[in-house]
Amino acid sequence: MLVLEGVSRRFGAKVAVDKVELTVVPGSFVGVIGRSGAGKSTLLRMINRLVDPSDGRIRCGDVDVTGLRGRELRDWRARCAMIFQQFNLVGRLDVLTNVLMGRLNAAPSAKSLVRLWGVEDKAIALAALEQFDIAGLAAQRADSLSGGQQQRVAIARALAQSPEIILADEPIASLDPRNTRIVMDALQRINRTYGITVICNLHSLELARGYCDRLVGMAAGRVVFDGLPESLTDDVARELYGLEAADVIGEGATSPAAAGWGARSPVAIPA
Ligand SMILES: Nc1ncnc2c1ncn2[C@@H]1O[C@H](COP(=O)(O)OP(=O)(O)OP(=O)(O)O)[C@@H](O)[C@H]1O
Repeated sequence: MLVLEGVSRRFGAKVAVDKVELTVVPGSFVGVIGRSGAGKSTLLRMINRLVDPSDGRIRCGDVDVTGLRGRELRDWRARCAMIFQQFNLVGRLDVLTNVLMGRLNAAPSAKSLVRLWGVEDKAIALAALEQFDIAGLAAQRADSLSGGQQQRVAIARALAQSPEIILADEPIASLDPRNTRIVMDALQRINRTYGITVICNLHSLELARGYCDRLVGMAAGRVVFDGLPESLTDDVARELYGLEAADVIGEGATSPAAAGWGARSPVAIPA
């Protein structure tokens, strides 16, 4: 269980995240939503400790994530893989090597430095690529791929890491609608097949409602909604997004409930 207790982050006078309390059940698919600047990225980055909290505590099981240093911090980062909007692949390296980067923490450092990857590591990396129908691209340079393909490589790299949690920070923000579906389907498959917890920042409410089993709405650094997708009414969304509401509600879009997506496991809604 991942637990955030009174977690805040300030940048100078700016409070980006303000006393967030959050408990994430293993295996859930949590969508973090809210308008631009609400604090979503900062929240995810604190979980992975790319950003340190100014106050509060992050725990996972009996590990105090907030206090980790050195090797223990690297181990934690291996347990919670991060996926970024801009993919963060090494463009001049081939796809397979990029995915093998996900195995760095598992490989002895001398071997990984000279890229003497073991047969088992390669098998894991190839299997991860196969999961997303891109094993045929293994030998291509990462920067020769389309955005959708690159994001699938990034997800394969995360999967090769054998994480417990995947933190996806606006993973589809730079993708077209077709690739958006492919990437969201990939995250959903990982979640359902391996029980890996996914915490995903999303701008589109339609996607958040469609794919997530719990939504956490942020405004001005605070959690202002926490519950099942179906309990986030358009009225609540309008409050959450203000002037951006019309852009994110996705009027006319297929109802996720009608399409049979989302809402797999009930999540307690804190008061
Ligand atoms: N490194 C930083 N230095 C100063 N201010 C920052 C920094 N990172 C974030 N902020 C500020 O903190 C607030 C929250 O930013 P954050 O990126 O977490 O929001 P967000 O909800 O992810 O927004 P977006 O959807 O636009 O990415 C914003 O006002 C932002 O300008």
